[in-house]
Amino acid sequence: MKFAKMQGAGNDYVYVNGFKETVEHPARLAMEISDRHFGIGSDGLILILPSTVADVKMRMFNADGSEAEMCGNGIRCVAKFAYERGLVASREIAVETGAGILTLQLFTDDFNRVERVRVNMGRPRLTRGEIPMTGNPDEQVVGVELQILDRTFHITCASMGNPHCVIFVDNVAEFPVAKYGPAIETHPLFPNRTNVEFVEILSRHEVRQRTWERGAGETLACGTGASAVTVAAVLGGHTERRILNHLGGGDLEMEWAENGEIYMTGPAVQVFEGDYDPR
Ligand SMILES: N[C@H](CCC[C@H](N)C(=O)O)C(=O)O
Repeated sequence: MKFAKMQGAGNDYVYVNGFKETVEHPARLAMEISDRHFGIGSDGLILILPSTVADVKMRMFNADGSEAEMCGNGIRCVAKFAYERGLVASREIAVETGAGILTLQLFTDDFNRVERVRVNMGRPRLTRGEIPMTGNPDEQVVGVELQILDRTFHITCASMGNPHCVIFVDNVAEFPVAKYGPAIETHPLFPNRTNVEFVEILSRHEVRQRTWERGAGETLACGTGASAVTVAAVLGGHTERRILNHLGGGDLEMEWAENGEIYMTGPAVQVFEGDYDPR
């Protein structure tokens, strides 16, 4: 099976061209190839597939084999993959995802290679866990107090098609993400589990984020997470609507525009291509 290894701000996935390859058991393959010793090594698997409603369709599987509705760093690399392999011809494309059809703008270098991508991530779904609040998209998110292990956390839940809960902390570099992340990921409030973002406010225009991802553990970056962080930071009065988010593997430019849509701009990099023999 041919694959491309790509990363967006250090969030790395194995990408397979579903126009040419058939993957019978993607969940099992995701677990196999994500292993950083016995496999290729990645945060998961992303399939680029034909679509009847958009230019291409994306399916994303975490390292534990669970399928997610959307992947922000992944969709930027899907755009690069599709453009550079001629699956799409335009620098403005639409991608079918589990979170809906999203539109992307591709920015290329002098050799027509995609370097950065701007994604309209859509509108946040403001919820408490998986329980939609009133369904009123303009409803202010009231943070939820959760007792986790030995601490009480004030969390803000904002879904981007996939579930996120955002927690503001004083010193994110020192925060014990591996202790509290899994306990929140599997909290009963989240029947489908959740991604967890720990965020330090650096100024009204900058934040620093670490992420415990559902199905993958701590990753170097999370694009849907950065979108949820932008919503929580604005609603909490911590930042302006345009912020620079510093993540472990790189920076993402975020904006929760006045029209309610969230825009994320960031890098898309191909690391290598290869052949893999599924077990
Ligand atoms: N672990 C996530 C999917 C990957 C999201 C992340 N890598 C991103 O860039 O948005 C979930 O289960 O919802």
